[in-house]
Amino acid sequence: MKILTASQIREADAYTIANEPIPGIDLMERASRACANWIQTHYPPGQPVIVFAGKGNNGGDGLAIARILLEAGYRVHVAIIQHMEHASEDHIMNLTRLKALVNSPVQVVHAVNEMPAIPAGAIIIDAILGTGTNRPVSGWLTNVFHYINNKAKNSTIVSIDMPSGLMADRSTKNAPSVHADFTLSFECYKLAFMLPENADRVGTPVILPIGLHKDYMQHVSTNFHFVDRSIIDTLYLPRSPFSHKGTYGHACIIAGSYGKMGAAVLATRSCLRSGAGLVSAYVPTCGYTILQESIPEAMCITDPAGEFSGSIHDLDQLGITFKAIGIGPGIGMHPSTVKSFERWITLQRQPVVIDADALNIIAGNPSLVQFIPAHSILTPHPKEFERLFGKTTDEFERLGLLSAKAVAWNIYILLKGRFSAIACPDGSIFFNSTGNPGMATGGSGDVLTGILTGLLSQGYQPKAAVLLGAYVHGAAGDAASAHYSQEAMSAGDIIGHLGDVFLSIRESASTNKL
Ligand SMILES: NC(=O)C1=CN([C@@H]2O[C@H](COP(=O)(O)OP(=O)(O)OC[C@H]3O[C@@H](n4cnc5c(N)ncnc54)[C@H](O)[C@@H]3O)[C@@H](O)[C@H]2O)[C@@H](O)CC1
Ligand SMILES: Nc1ncnc2c1ncn2[C@@H]1O[C@H](COP(=O)(O)OP(=O)(O)O)[C@@H](O)[C@H]1O
Ligand SMILES: [K+]
Repeated sequence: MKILTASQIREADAYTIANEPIPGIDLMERASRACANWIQTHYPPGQPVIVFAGKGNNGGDGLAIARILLEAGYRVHVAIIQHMEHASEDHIMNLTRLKALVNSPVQVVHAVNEMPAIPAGAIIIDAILGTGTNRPVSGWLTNVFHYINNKAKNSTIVSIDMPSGLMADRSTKNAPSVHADFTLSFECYKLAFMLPENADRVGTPVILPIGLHKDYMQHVSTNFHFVDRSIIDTLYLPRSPFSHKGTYGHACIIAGSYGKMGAAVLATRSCLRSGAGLVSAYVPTCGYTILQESIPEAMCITDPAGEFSGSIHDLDQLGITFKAIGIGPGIGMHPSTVKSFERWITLQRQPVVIDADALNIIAGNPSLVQFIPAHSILTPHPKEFERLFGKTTDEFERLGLLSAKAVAWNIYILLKGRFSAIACPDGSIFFNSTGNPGMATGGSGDVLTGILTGLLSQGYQPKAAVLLGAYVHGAAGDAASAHYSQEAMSAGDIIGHLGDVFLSIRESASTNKL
């Protein structure tokens, strides 16, 4: 699914109005009915509803929602927030329609002391500002937001399209906004929803299709995408009936050190469970028994260094052709490991997966960057990202930096998080849609390294591997949390549920082909 900017959404509205064709007021009615339906599905008519409406089209939505809910038997109070002098045409039209209803109470609020009381258990509809927000909110509107956020303790805030005050494409980190429980947004996710800095403002985003014109949506060009199932199903490569283990490549996981052999076990096991033909774990000698006993399906190559890996650079001397290599989980920062990695990276000619301590080694010696093979995949978490690329003032700036580095180095960078951001060498960024807070537990990232290496090994191109790998990793985490709970699940449980996810992708990919 494409993620559009506020101005592209305005264009999409205008294109739909002109080419469907449909009058703007009817498109607004469609959007408002979608919101009202959602509210009616989730909350019974007994609950009081308070609608805060601005003077633009977002407010127009609010007024239409108020009318639809009133007609459906809800008790609705409407407060129009006088944040500007002139109302939009469709706002005025909807105000007229609302006032035509018997007993429809409409209050105009000019100052915060005129705000209506919010009864406990109310459904608060926030339709003050939407995608038309073009500057950070200041002045008395700040107090209005403060009032709503404070009074809403025992109530539910449902924001329409955007939490009021939030801008779709720019940071509003330091500006006031409504803090929604749910944001009912039209047609597509907004960039602001993807960023952790807005997590407690957006609440749970719900995307409601409102039938914006297909031609516009298909042809509009954007650098931002939300990875949903429709993208994933096109990436999946079914295995050929005549294939053999040689078809799916020999993968190598370079991981582990004394006290961190779990990282090697998790990455190796997830690599095996992601379809590699053969998997070798390259570990220090202290990990030999652990590896062989815990994963009999994997081969084990030991580095003579003992508790750490000091001879990684000699890997090529073994005479094995690895189709894919994943390096980093738990390798530690022992000076001889650092030295050995620094030599190893200069010898690589095909894309590799680089994670964890391997990223920290690069951060400590930025001149290594030039040796990272084109189209390699780097998987930093936010701290590792900061060590590699430095601090940024907000997360929009961080996204810009992420994309610039992926382009400059001709690599894929997966910045981990709720919606992991995958920056591609062509400047595009894909946000992964799967995963849950149960995955915020040690070892989850090691599992991802194994999955990515396994996919590369069996012939997925790096872009397909990173998009599919991130999706599968999160979806297996979701399946694990459904089974064990977010609290009780561990990283190993993600691996345990990879099978369910591959089965389901395989099924929907083959159904789509019928
Ligand atoms: N036909 C359409 O264009 C549709 C529009 N829709 C709704 O229309 C919304 C966009 O409407 P508008 O473009 O009228 O914009 P908004 O309703 O978001 O904002 C209205 C006006 O508020 C003012 N404003 C901006 N930032 C402000 C600030 N910080 N403090 C105070 N005032 C500020 C601006 O003059 C802006 O035009 C969408 O979010 C969506 O809810 C939907 O009904 C779908 C159809
Ligand atoms: N709240 C969350 N929602 C979705 N995914 C998450 C969440 N927290 C963590 N994850 C995922 O779990 C993984 C954690 O990786 P990382 O921080 O490297 O863990 P570790 O170093 O312990 O292996 C990442 O892929 C991340 O996207
Ligand atoms: K809003």
